[in-house]
Amino acid sequence: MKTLYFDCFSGISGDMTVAALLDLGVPQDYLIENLKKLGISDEYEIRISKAVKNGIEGTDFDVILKEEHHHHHDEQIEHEHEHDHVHEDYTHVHPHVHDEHSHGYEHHHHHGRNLFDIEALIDGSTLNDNVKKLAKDMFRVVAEAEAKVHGKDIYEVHFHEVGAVDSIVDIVGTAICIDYINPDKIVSSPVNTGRGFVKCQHGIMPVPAPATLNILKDVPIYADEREMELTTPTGAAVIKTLASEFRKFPELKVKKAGYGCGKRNTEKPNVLRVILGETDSQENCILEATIDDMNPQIYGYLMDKLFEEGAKDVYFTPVYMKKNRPGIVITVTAPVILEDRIKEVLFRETTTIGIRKLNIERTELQREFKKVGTEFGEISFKVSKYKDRVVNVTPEYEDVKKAAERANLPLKEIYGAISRHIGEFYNR
Ligand SMILES: O=C([S-])c1cc(C(=O)S)c[n+]([C@@H]2O[C@H](COP(=O)(O)O)[C@@H](O)[C@H]2O)c1
Ligand code: NI
Repeated sequence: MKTLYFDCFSGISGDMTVAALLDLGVPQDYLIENLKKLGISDEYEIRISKAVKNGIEGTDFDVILKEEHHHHHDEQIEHEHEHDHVHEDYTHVHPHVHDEHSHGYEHHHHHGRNLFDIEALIDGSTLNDNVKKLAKDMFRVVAEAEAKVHGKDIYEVHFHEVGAVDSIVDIVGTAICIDYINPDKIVSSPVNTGRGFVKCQHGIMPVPAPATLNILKDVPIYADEREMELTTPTGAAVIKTLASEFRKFPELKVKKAGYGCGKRNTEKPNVLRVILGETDSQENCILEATIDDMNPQIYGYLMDKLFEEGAKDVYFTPVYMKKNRPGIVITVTAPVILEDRIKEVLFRETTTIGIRKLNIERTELQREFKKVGTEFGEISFKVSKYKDRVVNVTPEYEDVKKAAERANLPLKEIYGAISRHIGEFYNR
Protein backbone atom coordinates (compact mmCIF):
# COMPACT_ATOMS: atom_id res chain seq x y z
CA MET A 1 0.00 0.00 0.00
CA LYS A 2 1.36 3.39 -1.03
CA THR A 3 1.67 5.31 2.25
CA LEU A 4 2.56 8.96 2.74
CA TYR A 5 3.95 9.79 6.19
CA PHE A 6 4.05 13.37 7.52
CA ASP A 7 6.84 13.78 10.06
CA CYS A 8 5.76 16.95 11.90
CA PHE A 9 8.68 17.24 14.34
CA SER A 10 8.85 20.97 13.52
CA GLY A 11 5.12 21.37 13.13
CA ILE A 12 3.25 22.02 9.92
CA SER A 13 2.04 25.06 8.00
CA GLY A 14 0.43 25.47 4.59
CA ASP A 15 3.56 26.58 2.79
CA MET A 16 5.76 23.91 4.43
CA THR A 17 3.30 21.27 3.18
CA VAL A 18 3.35 22.39 -0.44
CA ALA A 19 7.14 22.78 -0.24
CA ALA A 20 7.59 19.26 1.15
CA LEU A 21 5.32 17.70 -1.50
CA LEU A 22 7.21 19.53 -4.27
CA ASP A 23 10.46 18.32 -2.74
CA LEU A 24 9.06 14.80 -2.82
CA GLY A 25 8.71 15.07 -6.59
CA VAL A 26 5.47 16.76 -7.61
CA PRO A 27 6.52 18.75 -10.72
CA GLN A 28 6.48 22.51 -10.13
CA ASP A 29 4.88 23.19 -13.52
CA TYR A 30 2.10 20.73 -12.77
CA LEU A 31 1.29 22.57 -9.55
CA ILE A 32 1.47 26.03 -11.12
CA GLU A 33 -0.63 25.08 -14.16
CA ASN A 34 -3.30 23.53 -11.96
CA LEU A 35 -3.37 26.51 -9.60
CA LYS A 36 -4.10 28.72 -12.63
CA LYS A 37 -7.44 26.91 -12.94
CA LEU A 38 -8.66 28.94 -9.95
CA GLY A 39 -8.47 32.08 -12.08
CA ILE A 40 -6.80 34.21 -9.39
CA SER A 41 -3.20 34.00 -10.62
CA ASP A 42 -3.19 37.78 -11.14
CA GLU A 43 -3.35 38.14 -7.35
CA TYR A 44 -0.13 36.33 -6.44
CA GLU A 45 3.26 35.15 -7.53
CA ILE A 46 4.80 31.87 -6.50
CA ARG A 47 8.44 31.54 -5.56
CA ILE A 48 9.91 28.09 -5.32
CA SER A 49 13.53 27.77 -4.33
CA LYS A 50 15.95 25.49 -2.55
CA ALA A 51 16.96 26.32 1.02
CA VAL A 52 19.19 24.64 3.59
CA LYS A 53 18.03 24.19 7.17
CA ASN A 54 20.62 22.87 9.63
CA GLY A 55 22.45 21.22 6.76
CA ILE A 56 19.34 19.67 5.19
CA GLU A 57 18.48 20.88 1.74
CA GLY A 58 14.78 21.25 1.15
CA THR A 59 12.28 23.23 -0.87
CA ASP A 60 10.98 26.64 0.06
CA PHE A 61 7.54 27.69 -1.16
CA ASP A 62 6.36 31.27 -0.99
CA VAL A 63 3.22 33.00 -2.11
CA ILE A 64 3.87 36.65 -2.81
CA LEU A 65 0.77 38.78 -2.99
CA LYS A 66 0.76 41.19 -5.91
CA GLU A 67 -0.30 44.14 -3.78
CA GLU A 68 2.76 45.23 -1.90
CA HIS A 69 1.23 46.05 1.45
CA HIS A 70 -0.12 42.53 1.63
CA HIS A 71 2.33 40.00 2.81
CA HIS A 72 1.95 36.91 4.89
CA HIS A 73 4.07 34.38 6.66
CA ASP A 74 3.50 31.75 9.25
CA GLU A 75 5.93 33.69 11.38
CA GLN A 76 5.34 34.70 14.91
CA ILE A 77 5.48 37.98 16.80
CA GLU A 78 6.93 40.23 14.12
CA HIS A 79 4.07 39.54 11.67
CA GLU A 80 0.66 41.00 12.10
CA HIS A 81 -2.42 39.24 10.82
CA GLU A 82 -5.51 41.21 10.39
CA HIS A 83 -8.34 38.76 10.40
CA ASP A 84 -9.95 39.93 13.61
CA HIS A 85 -10.66 43.40 12.27
CA VAL A 86 -11.99 41.87 9.14
CA HIS A 87 -14.31 39.61 11.14
CA GLU A 88 -15.79 42.64 12.81
CA ASP A 89 -16.21 44.67 9.60
CA TYR A 90 -17.68 41.82 7.71
CA THR A 91 -20.20 40.89 10.37
CA HIS A 92 -21.23 44.47 10.62
CA VAL A 93 -21.69 45.10 6.92
CA HIS A 94 -23.12 41.71 6.02
CA PRO A 95 -25.02 40.23 8.92
CA HIS A 96 -26.46 37.48 6.70
CA VAL A 97 -23.47 36.53 4.63
CA HIS A 98 -24.25 32.85 5.01
CA ASP A 99 -27.39 33.45 2.96
CA GLU A 100 -25.97 33.45 -0.52
CA HIS A 101 -28.94 35.28 -2.04
CA SER A 102 -28.62 38.28 0.23
CA HIS A 103 -24.97 38.39 -0.69
CA GLY A 104 -24.95 41.71 -2.49
CA TYR A 105 -21.31 42.22 -1.77
CA GLU A 106 -18.86 42.83 -4.54
CA HIS A 107 -15.59 41.04 -4.06
CA HIS A 108 -12.33 42.40 -5.09
CA HIS A 109 -8.86 41.62 -4.04
CA HIS A 110 -8.77 43.94 -1.08
CA HIS A 111 -11.46 42.05 0.74
CA GLY A 112 -10.93 38.80 2.49
CA ARG A 113 -13.04 35.94 1.23
CA ASN A 114 -15.34 33.94 3.40
CA LEU A 115 -16.03 30.21 3.10
CA PHE A 116 -18.87 30.77 0.66
CA ASP A 117 -16.59 32.75 -1.70
CA ILE A 118 -13.81 30.19 -1.45
CA GLU A 119 -16.12 27.24 -2.10
CA ALA A 120 -17.56 29.08 -5.10
CA LEU A 121 -14.06 29.78 -6.39
CA ILE A 122 -13.07 26.12 -6.08
CA ASP A 123 -16.35 24.80 -7.49
CA GLY A 124 -16.20 27.20 -10.42
CA SER A 125 -12.72 26.05 -11.42
CA THR A 126 -11.74 23.21 -13.76
CA LEU A 127 -9.77 21.43 -11.03
CA ASN A 128 -10.68 17.75 -10.79
CA ASP A 129 -13.34 16.60 -8.32
CA ASN A 130 -10.88 14.99 -5.94
CA VAL A 131 -8.83 18.20 -5.65
CA LYS A 132 -12.00 20.23 -5.18
CA LYS A 133 -13.25 17.97 -2.41
CA LEU A 134 -9.93 17.84 -0.56
CA ALA A 135 -9.49 21.62 -0.72
CA LYS A 136 -13.06 22.34 0.37
CA ASP A 137 -12.76 19.86 3.25
CA MET A 138 -9.62 21.63 4.48
CA PHE A 139 -11.22 25.07 4.26
CA ARG A 140 -14.25 23.85 6.11
CA VAL A 141 -12.06 22.55 8.94
CA VAL A 142 -10.44 26.00 9.28
CA ALA A 143 -13.80 27.79 9.09
CA GLU A 144 -15.37 25.49 11.68
CA ALA A 145 -12.50 26.09 14.09
CA GLU A 146 -12.56 29.85 13.55
CA ALA A 147 -16.32 29.93 13.98
CA LYS A 148 -16.11 27.97 17.20
CA VAL A 149 -13.33 30.11 18.64
CA HIS A 150 -15.09 33.39 17.82
CA GLY A 151 -18.65 32.20 18.39
CA LYS A 152 -19.77 32.84 14.82
CA ASP A 153 -21.31 31.01 11.90
CA ILE A 154 -18.93 29.20 9.52
CA TYR A 155 -20.04 31.36 6.61
CA GLU A 156 -19.57 34.46 8.71
CA VAL A 157 -15.94 33.93 9.63
CA HIS A 158 -13.54 35.54 7.36
CA PHE A 159 -10.28 34.24 5.98
CA HIS A 160 -8.26 37.24 6.90
CA GLU A 161 -7.46 39.79 4.28
CA VAL A 162 -3.79 39.02 4.04
CA GLY A 163 -4.12 35.28 4.40
CA ALA A 164 -6.99 34.59 2.03
CA VAL A 165 -4.95 34.33 -1.15
CA ASP A 166 -2.04 32.48 0.33
CA SER A 167 -4.33 30.18 2.30
CA ILE A 168 -6.08 29.41 -0.98
CA VAL A 169 -2.80 28.73 -2.77
CA ASP A 170 -1.45 26.64 0.13
CA ILE A 171 -4.61 24.60 0.60
CA VAL A 172 -5.53 24.11 -3.05
CA GLY A 173 -1.83 23.56 -3.82
CA THR A 174 -1.70 20.83 -1.18
CA ALA A 175 -4.81 19.20 -2.64
CA ILE A 176 -3.28 19.27 -6.15
CA CYS A 177 -0.05 17.67 -4.90
CA ILE A 178 -1.84 14.98 -2.88
CA ASP A 179 -4.05 14.14 -5.85
CA TYR A 180 -0.92 13.86 -8.00
CA ILE A 181 0.87 11.56 -5.54
CA ASN A 182 -2.35 9.61 -4.98
CA PRO A 183 -1.35 7.69 -1.84
CA ASP A 184 -3.56 4.87 -0.55
CA LYS A 185 -3.09 6.10 2.97
CA ILE A 186 -1.77 9.16 4.79
CA VAL A 187 -0.33 8.84 8.28
CA SER A 188 1.06 11.61 10.47
CA SER A 189 3.38 11.70 13.44
CA PRO A 190 2.09 13.40 16.60
CA VAL A 191 2.15 17.10 15.83
CA ASN A 192 4.63 19.53 17.40
CA THR A 193 2.61 22.69 17.84
CA GLY A 194 5.29 24.85 19.42
CA ARG A 195 4.60 26.87 22.57
CA GLY A 196 4.72 30.38 23.93
CA PHE A 197 2.80 33.27 22.43
CA VAL A 198 2.24 34.61 18.95
CA LYS A 199 1.16 38.04 17.80
CA CYS A 200 -1.54 37.91 15.18
CA GLN A 201 -4.54 40.01 14.23
CA HIS A 202 -6.30 39.13 17.45
CA GLY A 203 -3.38 40.53 19.38
CA ILE A 204 -1.17 38.21 21.41
CA MET A 205 -2.41 34.64 21.51
CA PRO A 206 -1.15 31.51 23.23
CA VAL A 207 0.49 28.84 21.09
CA PRO A 208 -1.04 26.62 19.82
CA ALA A 209 -3.36 29.38 18.60
CA PRO A 210 -6.97 28.72 19.62
CA ALA A 211 -7.96 27.83 16.06
CA THR A 212 -5.03 25.40 15.77
CA LEU A 213 -5.90 23.75 19.06
CA ASN A 214 -9.51 23.44 18.04
CA ILE A 215 -8.61 21.82 14.72
CA LEU A 216 -6.26 19.37 16.42
CA LYS A 217 -9.00 17.87 18.60
CA ASP A 218 -8.32 14.11 19.00
CA VAL A 219 -4.84 14.51 17.47
CA PRO A 220 -1.77 13.77 19.64
CA ILE A 221 0.14 17.04 20.04
CA TYR A 222 3.24 18.12 21.95
CA ALA A 223 5.69 20.98 22.14
CA ASP A 224 9.46 20.84 22.41
CA GLU A 225 11.73 23.52 23.88
CA ARG A 226 11.29 25.90 20.93
CA GLU A 227 9.22 28.83 22.04
CA MET A 228 7.38 29.71 18.84
CA GLU A 229 4.39 28.81 16.70
CA LEU A 230 5.35 25.70 14.74
CA THR A 231 1.88 24.63 13.63
CA THR A 232 -0.54 27.17 12.13
CA PRO A 233 -4.29 26.78 11.70
CA THR A 234 -3.78 26.10 7.99
CA GLY A 235 -1.16 23.42 8.67
CA ALA A 236 -3.38 21.88 11.33
CA ALA A 237 -6.33 21.78 8.91
CA VAL A 238 -4.18 20.14 6.24
CA ILE A 239 -2.99 17.34 8.49
CA LYS A 240 -6.32 16.83 10.24
CA THR A 241 -8.06 16.43 6.87
CA LEU A 242 -5.46 14.27 5.20
CA ALA A 243 -4.22 11.88 7.86
CA SER A 244 -6.34 8.88 8.72
CA GLU A 245 -4.00 7.97 11.56
CA PHE A 246 -1.56 9.72 13.91
CA ARG A 247 1.31 7.67 15.25
CA LYS A 248 5.06 7.39 15.50
CA PHE A 249 6.82 5.97 12.47
CA PRO A 250 4.81 3.18 10.88
CA GLU A 251 6.60 0.17 9.45
CA LEU A 252 7.19 1.04 5.80
CA LYS A 253 9.63 0.44 2.98
CA VAL A 254 10.96 3.91 2.22
CA LYS A 255 10.88 5.03 -1.39
CA LYS A 256 11.43 8.79 -1.20
CA ALA A 257 11.58 11.68 1.25
CA GLY A 258 10.88 15.39 0.81
CA TYR A 259 11.73 18.36 3.02
CA GLY A 260 9.59 21.51 3.11
CA CYS A 261 11.29 24.50 4.73
CA GLY A 262 9.72 26.70 7.37
CA LYS A 263 10.61 30.37 7.36
CA ARG A 264 12.67 30.55 10.55
CA ASN A 265 15.92 29.01 11.67
CA THR A 266 15.75 27.02 14.88
CA GLU A 267 18.07 24.70 16.75
CA LYS A 268 16.29 21.73 15.25
CA PRO A 269 15.75 21.72 11.48
CA ASN A 270 12.66 23.82 10.84
CA VAL A 271 11.34 21.53 8.13
CA LEU A 272 8.35 19.35 7.47
CA ARG A 273 9.49 15.93 6.31
CA VAL A 274 7.27 13.77 4.15
CA ILE A 275 8.09 10.16 3.41
CA LEU A 276 6.60 8.08 0.68
CA GLY A 277 6.79 4.35 1.27
CA GLU A 278 5.17 0.98 0.79
CA THR A 279 3.46 -0.75 3.68
CA ASP A 280 3.62 -4.49 3.28
CA SER A 281 0.50 -5.85 4.75
CA GLN A 282 -2.87 -4.29 4.48
CA GLU A 283 -4.18 -3.31 7.86
CA ASN A 284 -7.54 -4.82 8.64
CA CYS A 285 -10.11 -4.41 11.32
CA ILE A 286 -13.18 -6.17 12.59
CA LEU A 287 -16.37 -4.14 12.85
CA GLU A 288 -19.12 -5.66 14.93
CA ALA A 289 -22.67 -4.83 15.88
CA THR A 290 -25.14 -6.83 17.96
CA ILE A 291 -28.78 -6.64 17.00
CA ASP A 292 -31.98 -7.98 18.55
CA ASP A 293 -34.69 -6.00 16.85
CA MET A 294 -34.27 -6.32 13.11
CA ASN A 295 -36.39 -7.88 10.40
CA PRO A 296 -34.50 -11.11 9.49
CA GLN A 297 -35.13 -10.45 5.79
CA ILE A 298 -32.58 -7.65 5.95
CA TYR A 299 -29.56 -9.85 6.77
CA GLY A 300 -29.03 -11.33 3.30
CA TYR A 301 -29.30 -7.95 1.63
CA LEU A 302 -26.95 -6.46 4.22
CA MET A 303 -24.34 -9.13 3.56
CA ASP A 304 -24.40 -8.38 -0.18
CA LYS A 305 -24.02 -4.63 0.47
CA LEU A 306 -21.08 -5.20 2.84
CA PHE A 307 -19.26 -7.34 0.29
CA GLU A 308 -19.97 -4.74 -2.41
CA GLU A 309 -18.27 -2.11 -0.24
CA GLY A 310 -15.14 -4.26 -0.05
CA ALA A 311 -15.59 -6.34 3.13
CA LYS A 312 -13.24 -9.31 3.18
CA ASP A 313 -15.56 -11.40 5.26
CA VAL A 314 -19.01 -11.09 6.76
CA TYR A 315 -20.67 -13.54 9.14
CA PHE A 316 -23.60 -13.61 11.49
CA THR A 317 -23.54 -15.36 14.87
CA PRO A 318 -26.74 -16.14 16.78
CA VAL A 319 -26.49 -15.11 20.43
CA TYR A 320 -28.73 -14.72 23.46
CA MET A 321 -28.64 -11.21 24.75
CA LYS A 322 -29.84 -9.42 27.85
CA LYS A 323 -33.48 -10.12 28.78
CA ASN A 324 -32.86 -13.49 27.09
CA ARG A 325 -33.52 -12.04 23.69
CA PRO A 326 -32.24 -13.92 20.67
CA GLY A 327 -29.94 -11.64 18.70
CA ILE A 328 -27.33 -11.65 15.95
CA VAL A 329 -23.72 -10.47 16.07
CA ILE A 330 -22.78 -9.06 12.68
CA THR A 331 -19.04 -9.44 12.16
CA VAL A 332 -17.31 -7.73 9.26
CA THR A 333 -13.59 -8.02 8.47
CA ALA A 334 -12.39 -5.21 6.23
CA PRO A 335 -9.30 -3.16 5.35
CA VAL A 336 -8.99 -0.23 7.76
CA ILE A 337 -9.16 2.19 4.82
CA LEU A 338 -12.73 1.03 4.20
CA GLU A 339 -13.81 1.48 7.82
CA ASP A 340 -15.97 4.54 7.15
CA ARG A 341 -17.71 2.96 4.17
CA ILE A 342 -18.50 -0.22 6.08
CA LYS A 343 -19.79 1.77 9.05
CA GLU A 344 -21.98 3.76 6.70
CA VAL A 345 -23.59 0.54 5.40
CA LEU A 346 -24.07 -0.86 8.90
CA PHE A 347 -25.69 2.30 10.23
CA ARG A 348 -27.78 2.86 7.11
CA GLU A 349 -29.04 -0.68 6.63
CA THR A 350 -29.43 -2.02 10.17
CA THR A 351 -31.05 -0.96 13.43
CA THR A 352 -27.79 -0.82 15.35
CA ILE A 353 -26.91 2.28 17.33
CA GLY A 354 -23.26 1.40 17.87
CA ILE A 355 -20.35 -0.38 16.19
CA ARG A 356 -17.32 -1.97 17.86
CA LYS A 357 -13.96 -1.82 16.13
CA LEU A 358 -11.02 -4.13 16.71
CA ASN A 359 -7.71 -3.70 14.92
CA ILE A 360 -6.46 -7.06 13.79
CA GLU A 361 -3.55 -8.57 11.98
CA ARG A 362 -4.61 -10.78 9.15
CA THR A 363 -2.16 -13.12 7.47
CA GLU A 364 -3.13 -13.84 3.91
CA LEU A 365 -1.89 -16.76 1.86
CA GLN A 366 -0.53 -16.03 -1.60
CA ARG A 367 -3.29 -17.08 -3.99
CA GLU A 368 -3.36 -18.15 -7.61
CA PHE A 369 -6.33 -19.13 -9.71
CA LYS A 370 -6.01 -22.07 -12.12
CA LYS A 371 -8.31 -24.21 -14.22
CA VAL A 372 -8.33 -27.91 -14.93
CA GLY A 373 -10.31 -30.01 -17.42
CA THR A 374 -12.22 -32.89 -15.76
CA GLU A 375 -14.75 -35.44 -16.92
CA PHE A 376 -17.37 -32.99 -15.59
CA GLY A 377 -16.03 -30.00 -17.50
CA GLU A 378 -13.59 -27.25 -16.66
CA ILE A 379 -13.28 -26.41 -12.95
CA SER A 380 -11.45 -23.41 -11.44
CA PHE A 381 -9.18 -23.90 -8.42
CA LYS A 382 -7.71 -21.58 -5.88
CA VAL A 383 -4.14 -22.60 -5.09
CA SER A 384 -2.99 -21.05 -1.79
CA LYS A 385 0.64 -20.90 -0.72
CA TYR A 386 2.35 -20.13 2.55
CA LYS A 387 6.00 -19.15 2.24
CA ASP A 388 5.95 -20.42 -1.38
CA ARG A 389 4.62 -23.88 -0.41
CA VAL A 390 1.17 -24.99 -1.55
CA VAL A 391 -0.95 -25.55 1.55
CA ASN A 392 -4.45 -25.61 0.07
CA VAL A 393 -6.09 -26.31 -3.25
CA THR A 394 -9.76 -25.43 -3.31
CA PRO A 395 -12.16 -26.04 -6.18
CA GLU A 396 -14.43 -23.06 -6.83
CA TYR A 397 -17.81 -23.88 -5.37
CA GLU A 398 -19.76 -22.17 -8.16
CA ASP A 399 -18.01 -24.31 -10.83
CA VAL A 400 -18.56 -27.51 -8.83
CA LYS A 401 -22.22 -26.65 -8.37
CA LYS A 402 -22.66 -26.07 -12.11
CA ALA A 403 -20.88 -29.37 -12.88
CA ALA A 404 -23.18 -31.22 -10.44
CA GLU A 405 -26.24 -29.69 -12.06
CA ARG A 406 -24.98 -30.52 -15.55
CA ALA A 407 -24.19 -34.14 -14.60
CA ASN A 408 -27.28 -34.42 -12.40
CA LEU A 409 -25.13 -35.90 -9.63
CA PRO A 410 -24.82 -35.08 -5.92
CA LEU A 411 -22.42 -32.26 -5.13
CA LYS A 412 -20.36 -34.55 -2.86
CA GLU A 413 -19.69 -36.93 -5.77
CA ILE A 414 -18.36 -34.12 -7.92
CA TYR A 415 -16.15 -32.96 -5.03
CA GLY A 416 -14.92 -36.53 -4.63
CA ALA A 417 -14.15 -36.90 -8.34
CA ILE A 418 -12.43 -33.56 -8.49
CA SER A 419 -10.20 -34.34 -5.53
CA ARG A 420 -8.32 -36.77 -7.81
CA HIS A 421 -7.12 -33.82 -9.84
CA ILE A 422 -6.21 -31.69 -6.87
CA GLY A 423 -3.09 -33.62 -5.89
CA GLU A 424 -1.43 -32.54 -9.14
CA PHE A 425 -1.42 -28.97 -7.91
CA TYR A 426 0.45 -29.56 -4.67
CA ASN A 427 4.11 -28.64 -4.41
CA ARG A 428 4.42 -27.13 -7.82
O1 LIG B 1 -7.02 32.91 10.10
C1 LIG B 1 -6.91 32.07 10.86
S1 LIG B 1 -7.42 30.68 10.42
C2 LIG B 1 -6.24 32.25 12.15
C3 LIG B 1 -6.92 32.01 13.34
C4 LIG B 1 -6.27 32.15 14.52
C5 LIG B 1 -6.90 31.81 15.75
O2 LIG B 1 -6.36 31.15 16.58
S2 LIG B 1 -8.49 32.28 16.01
C6 LIG B 1 -4.92 32.53 14.50
N1 LIG B 1 -4.32 32.84 13.33
C7 LIG B 1 -2.91 33.21 13.30
O3 LIG B 1 -2.60 33.84 12.08
C8 LIG B 1 -1.35 33.40 11.62
C9 LIG B 1 -1.45 32.84 10.22
O4 LIG B 1 -2.11 31.58 10.21
P1 LIG B 1 -2.29 30.74 8.83
O5 LIG B 1 -2.94 29.46 9.19
O6 LIG B 1 -3.14 31.58 7.94
O7 LIG B 1 -0.90 30.55 8.28
C10 LIG B 1 -0.83 32.40 12.62
O8 LIG B 1 0.05 33.04 13.50
C11 LIG B 1 -2.08 31.96 13.35
O9 LIG B 1 -1.87 31.55 14.65
C12 LIG B 1 -4.95 32.68 12.16
NI1 NI C 1 -9.39 33.83 14.49
